[in-house]
Amino acid sequence: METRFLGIPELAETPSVAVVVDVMRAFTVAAWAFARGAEKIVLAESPEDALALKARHPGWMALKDGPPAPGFDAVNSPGLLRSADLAGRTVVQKTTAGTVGALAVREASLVLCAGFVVAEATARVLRTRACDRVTFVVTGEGGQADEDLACAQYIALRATETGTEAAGFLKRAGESRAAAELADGVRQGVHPDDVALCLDLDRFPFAMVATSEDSLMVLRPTMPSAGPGR
Ligand SMILES: O=C(O)[C@H](CS(=O)(=O)O)OP(=O)(O)O
Ligand SMILES: [Mg+2]
Repeated sequence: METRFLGIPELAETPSVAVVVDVMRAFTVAAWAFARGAEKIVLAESPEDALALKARHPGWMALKDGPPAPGFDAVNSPGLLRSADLAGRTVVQKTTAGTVGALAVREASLVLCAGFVVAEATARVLRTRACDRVTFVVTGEGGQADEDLACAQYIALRATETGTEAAGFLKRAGESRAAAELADGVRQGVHPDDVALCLDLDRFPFAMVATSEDSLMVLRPTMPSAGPGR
C-alpha cells in the first residue's frame, strides 16, 4: 500500500482513498455519537450552516467545538457526549480541523474518518478493500499535529503489517500539544476524561465512512467485513 500523509493545506488534488484523522477530538466524538445511538452525522461547512441544517430538519441536533454556544446542543467532547442518549438522532457536526479535513476530500471515492478508537476497524476496511494508494489527512496544526500523524501512521502499518505495537504511537499522541491543551484547560468544552477517551485504542468495532447524500457529506458507522486479519 502506497501511503501519503498530508495536511489539509497540502491537498492539491482529490485522492482516491482518504483516511481523515482527527484524534482530538472530532472523530473520537463522532465514534461516541454512534456508540450512543446516532444514526448519522452531517459534516457542516460552518457554524451557520450547522444551525441552518438543524432549523430545516426538526429532530436534528447540532454540535460544535469550543464552549457551549446558543443554538448548539452539544460540544466536541467525548467525555461530555458519552452519557448522551442519541438513539436515532442525526447530529450536525462542525469543528476546527476534523470536519474541515473531511470536507476537503469529499470527492474521493472512499473517505474514512478515524481516530485511535476506530483504528483497527479502519485498517481492516483498507485491507479488505485492498486499497493500494491511500492518502492520510493529518487534520490538526496544518498537518503537524502529532496525535493525528501518530494515529495515521499506526493505521497505515496495521493495514499492511502484522504485529504492529500501538504503545509508541499512543505515547506520542498522549504527549502532543493537543493533549496538553486539553489537560491544561486551554481548549474549551472539555471533560477531564477527554484525553484518555481519545487514546482508548479500538474502543469501537466499527469504521466510519463519509459519503455524499443529497449534497451533504454524511458520516455513518460501518462494520468491516471479515477479510484478512492481522
Ligand atoms: O475540539 C477540538 O478539540 C478541536 C478544536 S480546538 O483545537 O480546540 O479549537 O477541534 P477538532 O476539529 O476536533 O480538532
Ligand atoms: Mg484535532
